[in-house]
Amino acid sequence: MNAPLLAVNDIGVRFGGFVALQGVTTEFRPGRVTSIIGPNGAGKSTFFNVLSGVLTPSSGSIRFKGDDLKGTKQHEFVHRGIARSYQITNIFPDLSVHENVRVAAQASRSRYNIWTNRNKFTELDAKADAALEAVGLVAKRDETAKFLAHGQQRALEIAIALISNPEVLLLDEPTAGMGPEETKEMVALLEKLAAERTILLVEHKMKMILGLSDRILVLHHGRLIADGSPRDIQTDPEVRRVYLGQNDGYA
Ligand SMILES: Nc1ncnc2c1ncn2[C@@H]1O[C@H](COP(=O)(O)OP(=O)(O)OP(=O)(O)O)[C@@H](O)[C@H]1O
Repeated sequence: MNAPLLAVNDIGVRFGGFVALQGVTTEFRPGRVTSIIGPNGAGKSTFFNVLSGVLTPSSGSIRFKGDDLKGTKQHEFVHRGIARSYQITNIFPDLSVHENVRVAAQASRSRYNIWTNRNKFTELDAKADAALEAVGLVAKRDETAKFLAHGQQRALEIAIALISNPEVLLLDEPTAGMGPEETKEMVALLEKLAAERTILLVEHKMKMILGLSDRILVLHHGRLIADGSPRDIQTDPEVRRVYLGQNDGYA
């Protein structure tokens, strides 16, 4: 069995007196699609924020390849190989598709300055094109980002997250707002990306989750209530109880 890439132990997050996560212990091994599900307000985004360095947990530890990351800034998470996309489309609408990714490539260079020579710019262009290639957007390279279809904008966000060549890619509801056709295309993209990196997803679309995931974690009221294969999760009595009556196609 591979050693864990990312491991959290007894994570707790408080917002004032409110407990958003409590006693969450788990680990993520390389090369799998793991989905995090749970009813609204279960703590999924909070957990994602902890895993990607956006939020320092109130208690517990987080380790990447054995190194303690607690209190580490988010850009250091990216530098080490953990990148994420957000629930809300997060691109520059008036820049071209290529420019959006190129800006990210430029920002990820730790020693970028105005004297950077022409070769370096070519290198950034190539890096941006490789990321667009990975998400199937090369043909749209010169289009203004705001004119892309919604699904293509989400793919562009993933290209931006890929710029740092992350080992762990966290995607917060990558199919939010998509119809069946765009969802199918996103699933195909995620399957392709999963061949080369570890993917963690937060999603609400249950059928998609069950088909795509190797492993599913279930949060409820900030606690991890189940962790297993899609088959395990579907038959877990506690999970069924939590989802009972929810009109999300789970049952
Ligand atoms: N910055 C914050 N300050 C106070 N409470 C917060 C903050 N962020 C999240 N919460 C609360 O923590 C709980 C968990 O929120 P979180 O966004 O992690 O849930 P979620 O499972 O992602 O929900 P959804 O499926 O609706 O996106 C919610 O009750 C939310 O109101």
